[in-house]
Amino acid sequence: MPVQVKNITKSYGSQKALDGVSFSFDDGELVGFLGPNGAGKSTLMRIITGYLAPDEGQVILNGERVTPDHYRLRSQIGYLPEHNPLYTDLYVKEFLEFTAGFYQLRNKKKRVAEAVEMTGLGLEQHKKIGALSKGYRQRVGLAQALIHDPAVLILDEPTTGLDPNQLDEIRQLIRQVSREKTVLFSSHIMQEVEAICNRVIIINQGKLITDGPVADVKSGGLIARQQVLVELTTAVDVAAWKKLPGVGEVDLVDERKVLLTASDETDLRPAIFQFAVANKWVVLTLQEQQVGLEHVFRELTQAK
Ligand SMILES: Nc1ncnc2c1ncn2[C@@H]1O[C@H](COP(=O)(O)OP(=O)(O)OP(=O)(O)O)[C@@H](O)[C@H]1O
Repeated sequence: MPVQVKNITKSYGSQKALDGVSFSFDDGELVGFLGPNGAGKSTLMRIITGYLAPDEGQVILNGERVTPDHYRLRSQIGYLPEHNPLYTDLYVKEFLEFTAGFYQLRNKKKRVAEAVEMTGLGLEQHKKIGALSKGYRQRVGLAQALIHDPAVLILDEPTTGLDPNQLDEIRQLIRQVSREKTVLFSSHIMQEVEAICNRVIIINQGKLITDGPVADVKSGGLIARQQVLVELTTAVDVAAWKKLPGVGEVDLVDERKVLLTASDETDLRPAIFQFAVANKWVVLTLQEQQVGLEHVFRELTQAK
């Protein structure tokens, strides 16, 4: 189901949390919504789901405007909030039945069984939510977001705080769900978005910074800057490398390894090699690095 976010602005008192944010996403898209802490991700997600009204702008879902009291339209959206507020004293199945009742679903039992099946909660459904691990609680959160079979799923930082195994399971679950639904999921961890999504939207300080396929954002003009890993047989002299023309950033990886980022689009490798020879440093490795989304993210969101 297509979703259009049009020129959304929202302030809390004198603080502007969102400033004219616009983008849209279409049927079957799995979009990563990336931004540092406080960028405005949760605020925008609450507005998309209709929990919060914007000061300006509108969200259009399948041609209709989302408002807090448009319940029929809002029931097309499933939402997993950031601090997944589960009732820890309820049993998993009991909680899902309660959620299904909230949506006044006619085929309640069937939907609960399907949500349990879809999120792999079969063995846990008779346990109390309070007794579950964080990964399984997130599954319960996903199950409640899916219970009414919404067309659009909004997941606010669903992978935060999970251990590597749980992380992998939840990622797989999100990918699986996205085959049938439009999914927008937020994170402040770039690797998460890189691992799951094809498209990324980056916001910072309430403003949209970039929007596009992950591969394009990684190789876009702004960040088409080479990174070269240099390994020497002796300790790295950071101050010396900073003086090499064409070098922007110098990051010490360990005592003998340094990561150099070009300040423009030139190929640094010939100059690095000659510089090392001139300084009588023996080069063991000189390797061009794949620029990760993390580097792009830092570049785009750091204070200018
Ligand atoms: N209820 C509120 N009252 C006042 N300020 C708020 C409120 N909710 C959010 N803010 C402020 O609005 C800005 C955006 O917050 P928001 O929670 O939307 O960001 P976020 O990108 O989701 O951050 P995080 O990754 O830390 O969850 C922040 O500066 C935050 O302090």
